[in-house]
Amino acid sequence: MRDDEKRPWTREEFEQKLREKGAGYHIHHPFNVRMNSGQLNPDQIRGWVANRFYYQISIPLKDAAILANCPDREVRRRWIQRIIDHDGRQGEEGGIEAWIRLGMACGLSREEIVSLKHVLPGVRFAVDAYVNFARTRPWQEAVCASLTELFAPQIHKERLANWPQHYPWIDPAGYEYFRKRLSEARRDVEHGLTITLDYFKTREQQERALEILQFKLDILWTMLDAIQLAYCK
Ligand SMILES: O=C(O)c1cc(C(=O)O)c2c(n1)C(=O)C(=O)c1cc(C(=O)O)[nH]c1-2
Repeated sequence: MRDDEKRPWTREEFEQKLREKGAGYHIHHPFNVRMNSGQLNPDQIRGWVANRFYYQISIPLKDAAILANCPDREVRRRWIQRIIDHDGRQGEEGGIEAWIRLGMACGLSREEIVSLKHVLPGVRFAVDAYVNFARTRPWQEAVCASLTELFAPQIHKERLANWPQHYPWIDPAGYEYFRKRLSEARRDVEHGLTITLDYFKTREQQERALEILQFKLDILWTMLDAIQLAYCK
């Protein structure tokens, strides 16, 4: 191998490599493409929302695992906001409640959503793999895995732009979750990106970071594979 092949990427090059991973984001999954172009029926939309709820309730467990593994007080002070964003607190509903309201706006009942009875085995396995990764790997690796959020604002934006016209039967009050995530994801990803660019220094480590991001992309992709198989006959 030539020497320059082993040279660490500069911060800018490394960030660019991470961003290029967006080509494999679930925004390009056939199920998401159908969902976003108005081709799904109400049962299919409800199936997606009910299954994604399992991801929503697992994100704070994942973030709590990062906190539990992180000895850096300054990082914890910022990271803890993610748990509050999803769990909410007195007077602020939080993302999990907003997701339940999205489900209700789509015609699911609260009981049906929180019972997890629609959650498919493939979705459960994929989401659990993310939580287990955060529990067992160094906290900086779990931070790196969260960087799919680099690509999330675009997917939320597309839903806000397209769903009201494609799915007039959904109560628009349900879209608050997507609106909230636009700003939260931008703030989160800035912090996660700084930690990742600081921690993965050698070329080998940087390549490992790309593999971690791919692992997370695969989790999101696999969830939609399972959902598509179950709801698109
Ligand atoms: O709707 C989506 O497509 C989507 C994707 C992702 C993501 O890329 O992981 C997240 C979210 N939404 C999201 O709402 C969210 O709160 C979130 C947290 C995280 C994370 O890894 O910590 N990803 C995502």
